[in-house]
Amino acid sequence: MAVSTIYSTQALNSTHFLTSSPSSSSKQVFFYRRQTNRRFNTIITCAAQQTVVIGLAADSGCGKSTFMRRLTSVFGGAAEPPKGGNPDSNTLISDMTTVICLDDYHSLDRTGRKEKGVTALDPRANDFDLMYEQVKALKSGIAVEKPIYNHVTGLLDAPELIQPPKILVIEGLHPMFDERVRDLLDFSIYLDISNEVKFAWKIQRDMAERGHSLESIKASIEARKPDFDAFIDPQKQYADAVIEVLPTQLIPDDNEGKVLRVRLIMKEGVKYFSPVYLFDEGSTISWIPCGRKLTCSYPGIKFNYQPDSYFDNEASVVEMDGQFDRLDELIYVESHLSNLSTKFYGEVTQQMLKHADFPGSNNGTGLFQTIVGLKIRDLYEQLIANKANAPTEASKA
Ligand SMILES: Nc1ncnc2c1ncn2[C@@H]1O[C@H](COP(=O)(O)OP(=O)(O)OP(=O)(O)O)[C@@H](O)[C@H]1O
Ligand SMILES: O=C(CO)[C@H](O)[C@H](O)COP(=O)(O)O
Repeated sequence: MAVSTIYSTQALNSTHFLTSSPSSSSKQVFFYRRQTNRRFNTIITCAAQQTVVIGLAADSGCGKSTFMRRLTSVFGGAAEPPKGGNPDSNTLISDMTTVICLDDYHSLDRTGRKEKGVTALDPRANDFDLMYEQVKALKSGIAVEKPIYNHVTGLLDAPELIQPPKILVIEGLHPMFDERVRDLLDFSIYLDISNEVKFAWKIQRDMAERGHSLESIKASIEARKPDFDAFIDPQKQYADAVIEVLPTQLIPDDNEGKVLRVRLIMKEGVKYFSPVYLFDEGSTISWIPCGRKLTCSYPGIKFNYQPDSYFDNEASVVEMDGQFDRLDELIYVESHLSNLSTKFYGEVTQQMLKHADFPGSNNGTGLFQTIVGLKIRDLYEQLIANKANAPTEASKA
């Protein structure tokens, strides 16, 4: 192909350059990796639309996929991998949402990481320039050919075409790591799972479902920890909402990790997002709902709500410790929470009942993931309405 104009944009740097083909009527644009000169992805201009971009950060095995299933369900329709594409694609597409996994921006495959002695959490194993270019393109209504990291083979597969959706969710290890990508996010969430709980979940999944030994699970957690602390955990300071998962305080010295204390930390002052509250906005409330209207077996359920600060930002925190015995009774709790952005009375309970088999449905992880899903729907609707009402350049003149 004859390479024509080399565009110089601020976004382009030494690792990539962008060209366009003059012969092409469809205005195709290509990204190349400078080191290899390999055409990496094609961008095709298409109908202008604004995509709302949501970032979800967490370590591996911390409930991102479960959260995504709850979120896409709030928007209706099931999320499926791209039809007829790579069976090992990490992408999930529904009518309204496309979820892309940022593992697809690993620049080093499994062997490459081993040779260089870096983990997948290390920024050197990831291509943030390409991540930025592609999220920016999708946000402005341009389709991209995104690489695929194959978790089965550990190799980088041929790219897949991603059309700009109404809502793009970028989930993975680093959605808020790179300032340029962070600035593209309309809303960001961090799943902050404490080490004790992460360990319990890993054992449950990797031992029971994947046949790994206890020693190998411990070793893998230890090996990732320095890079997790250096590159993943600090991203929580940028999140608009954090779901923090801790061991219960209702059972003294609990080390089973089955009963959880979950905190929903919501930053104040985020555009189109007003935090949920319990009883009375801005007060400090401690509430034990167990009794005539909510069945609770040992160790019971306790809610807390209070204004707080989080990394120098004002925040509101709703906390739930314990677990529900009967999900249908959740309506009692729902009726005491305000600013839920539901479309009808009982919508939170309905969503929770619909996915009663998902991990965390009987505790604060499921409840708060569902609530954040509803808040994202509300944020999307406000953003779109605001855009529709905004005066056009012509009408302003
Ligand atoms: N809320 C929860 N309560 C209990 N266990 C959970 C919860 N969320 C996740 N888990 C456990 O953690 C495992 C991983 O969950 P999930 O697949 O949603 O995480 P992930 O972050 O997408 O993982 P990965 O990045 O490794 O694919 C589940 O199989 C389950 O065992
Ligand atoms: O932290 C991770 C994100 O999910 C994975 O460990 C990383 O993507 C590497 O994957 P694999 O272990 O399949 O090579």
